[in-house]
Amino acid sequence: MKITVIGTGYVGLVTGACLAEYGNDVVCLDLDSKKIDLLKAGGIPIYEPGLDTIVASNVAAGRLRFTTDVAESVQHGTVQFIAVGTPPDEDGSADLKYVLAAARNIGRLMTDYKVVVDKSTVPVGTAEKVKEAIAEELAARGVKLEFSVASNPEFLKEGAAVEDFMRPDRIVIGAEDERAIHVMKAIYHPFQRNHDRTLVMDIRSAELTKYAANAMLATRISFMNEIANLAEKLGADVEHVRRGIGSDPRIGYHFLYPGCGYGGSCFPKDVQALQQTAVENGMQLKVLNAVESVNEGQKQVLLHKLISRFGDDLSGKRFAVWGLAFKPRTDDMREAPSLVLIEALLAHGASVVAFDPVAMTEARRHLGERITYATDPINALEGADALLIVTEWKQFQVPDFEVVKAKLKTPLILDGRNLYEPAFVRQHGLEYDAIGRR
Ligand SMILES: NC(=O)C1=CN([C@@H]2O[C@H](COP(=O)(O)OP(=O)(O)OC[C@H]3O[C@@H](n4cnc5c(N)ncnc54)[C@H](O)[C@@H]3O)[C@@H](O)[C@H]2O)C=CC1
Ligand SMILES: O=C(O)[C@H]1O[C@H](OP(=O)(O)OP(=O)(O)OC[C@H]2O[C@@H](n3ccc(=O)[nH]c3=O)[C@H](O)[C@@H]2O)[C@H](O)[C@@H](O)[C@@H]1O
Repeated sequence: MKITVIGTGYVGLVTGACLAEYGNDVVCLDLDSKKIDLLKAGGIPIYEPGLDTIVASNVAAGRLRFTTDVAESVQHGTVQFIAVGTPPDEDGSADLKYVLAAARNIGRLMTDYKVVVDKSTVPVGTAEKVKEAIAEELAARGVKLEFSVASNPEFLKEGAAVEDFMRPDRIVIGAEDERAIHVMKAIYHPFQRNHDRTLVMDIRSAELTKYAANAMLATRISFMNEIANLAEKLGADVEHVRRGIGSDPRIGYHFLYPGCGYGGSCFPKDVQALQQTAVENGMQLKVLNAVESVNEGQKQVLLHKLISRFGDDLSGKRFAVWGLAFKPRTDDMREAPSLVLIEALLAHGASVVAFDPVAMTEARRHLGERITYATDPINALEGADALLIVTEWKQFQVPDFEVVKAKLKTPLILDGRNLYEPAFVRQHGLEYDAIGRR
């Protein structure tokens, strides 16, 4: 099938490459010419495991192309996936300017039937706005052409994006006409040979499903963070509690890890956007208000631990930070808890030496040279007053604690991701404090 994907970010590039992998003829459009130049030259603008290989092989096979030419991209695909950003507006609602600009381009330049698919995370009612935008452009041209609009929210996780796209738990299709449903089912058929995982529903329900899924996951995390903080006060160990409740299949083990707050380009913005949708409809989502405020507090947990250990004035202190990205296996720094922690440390007069296996270039865009970037995790520890762990990269999971102790000035580890067994770390003569652990 001829497919156009609009936007070559985390979602668009993965979508384009994975659809090409199953034999579709895919053109990816982006207005950012630097990104497209890099892609054309064989580079990948983001770090995402497995993406380089799948992009390269499909480009080589002639099934995947990149362009900045809007006319070419509109012409190409019978199906036009919109996968552009939907960043938060000032009031927290999703800013639809990129989605609607993409829709207008389609209306302005299409010459035959199109299925226009919203893959971006968009508030309920957006498909109607997309439809209007295209219809207006067609009317302005004085042409009558048929088109369908469908919602197909994406549930992939960064760091596992290719895997998630290739083996989806479910494929949500919001569509209200048979032609669009037929096309969407045909596209996703190869991704679910063993079980039909397609959920066809009305468009508004599909749009809401995406926000409800992210809000539910964020709720589990904030809930566990509060339980962890309580466990700490009570002398209980949240790791036992996590296993104790996760073993109930009604609860399950996923997304029950307490930490130093959730980040990323989606949970923070999507929780806020859903709250704003509720407000616009005369409601308050009280649970989500709490989810957000718990998360804001949680990003300060490591700082509070440091202050209770060293006092409010951290000037002259130097702290090592392991992990900058908002989660492992990505270089994405959007809403990373590390940024909140590091800004606070700097504001309290401390200096910071950080290490991240892939996110240091991205981190520099946010923090510049206000911190030092170490060449490896052990170097970061030299003369530091504590090691702070913010992202659970695999390579941090079994350090040589004797070396860690020898390098640190103060033998203290504050672990924002609960990586270690406390007794084991303490055996090495290190002080160890984590989130809700004994
Ligand atoms: N990042 C993630 O893990 C996930 C993101 N989403 C949602 O998918 C959407 C995209 O997210 P990301 O891929 O992270 O965004 P991104 O910010 O990485 O990429 C968006 C791309 O769209 C391009 N763009 C903007 N307007 C355009 C236009 N009119 N024509 C062509 N290109 C245009 C930008 O230059 C940029 O390269 C958002 O709504 C997000 O909430 C959904 C699931 C997962
Ligand atoms: O809409 C989106 O963009 C995506 O948002 C999340 O994916 P992502 O943000 O890539 O990463 P997650 O693995 O969900 O982690 C988000 C944050 O929660 C934190 N987290 C996650 C799980 C957990 O148990 N505890 C916890 O603190 C992570 O450290 C990270 O900061 C969802 O998991 C995806 O299903 C969704 O498609």
